[in-house]
Amino acid sequence: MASTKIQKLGNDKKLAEVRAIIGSAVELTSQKLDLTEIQGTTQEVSSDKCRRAAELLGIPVITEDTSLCFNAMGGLPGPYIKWFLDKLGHDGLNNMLAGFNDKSAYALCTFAYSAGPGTEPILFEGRTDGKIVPPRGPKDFGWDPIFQPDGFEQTYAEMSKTVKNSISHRYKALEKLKSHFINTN
Ligand SMILES: O=c1nc[nH]c2c1ncn2[C@H]1C[C@H](O)[C@@H](COP(=O)(O)OP(=O)(O)OP(=O)(O)O)O1
Ligand SMILES: [Mg+2]
Repeated sequence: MASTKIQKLGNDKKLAEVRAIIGSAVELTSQKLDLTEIQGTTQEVSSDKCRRAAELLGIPVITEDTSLCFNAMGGLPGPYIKWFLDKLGHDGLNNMLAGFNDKSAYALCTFAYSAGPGTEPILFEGRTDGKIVPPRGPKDFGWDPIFQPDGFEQTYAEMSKTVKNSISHRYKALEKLKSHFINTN
């Protein structure tokens, strides 16, 4: 895993977690690209974005997308969580589930890797199950205050970064991405 890959991450918090999880073994550079996102499943959105990023940049690319999926709503908001969070906030997201007994949800992180223009992206997914709760903890990263992973009494926002980064959707996806490169290089 010696070569430098361009990492398309416009979100500083996500990049900081990726760096904390993978350590110094790989040198990452990030590039913000404002690409139009298609509508579809998390997998379709991720593949399409990675393919177009590689075509635009002309080099190998890794992209990252995060979905938050409510089981009572068939997996929605899913890849559209960013817009729901922007418009509704933490309380609004809780209210979306007011009519349902099932508050369970899962965080899904998808890394897509394209070896370069014209190559089909490979997807690496990590999923952490939990439930949606009224906000608790620092409000500096997305929906962390309202997501309580299964087996924990704390929300992602309340737990230390070390604990979050050892159980998170992003950690699990990165483990798969890492083993891919270890096994192919
Ligand atoms: O671990 C996380 N814990 C809490 N919130 C999170 C996490 N990871 C992403 N998020 C938020 C950011 C955005 O509101 C939405 C995902 O959208 P997503 O497209 O992946 O992120 P983004 O647009 O901010 O960054 P980018 O420029 O890389 O596309 O969930
Ligand atoms: Mg985005």
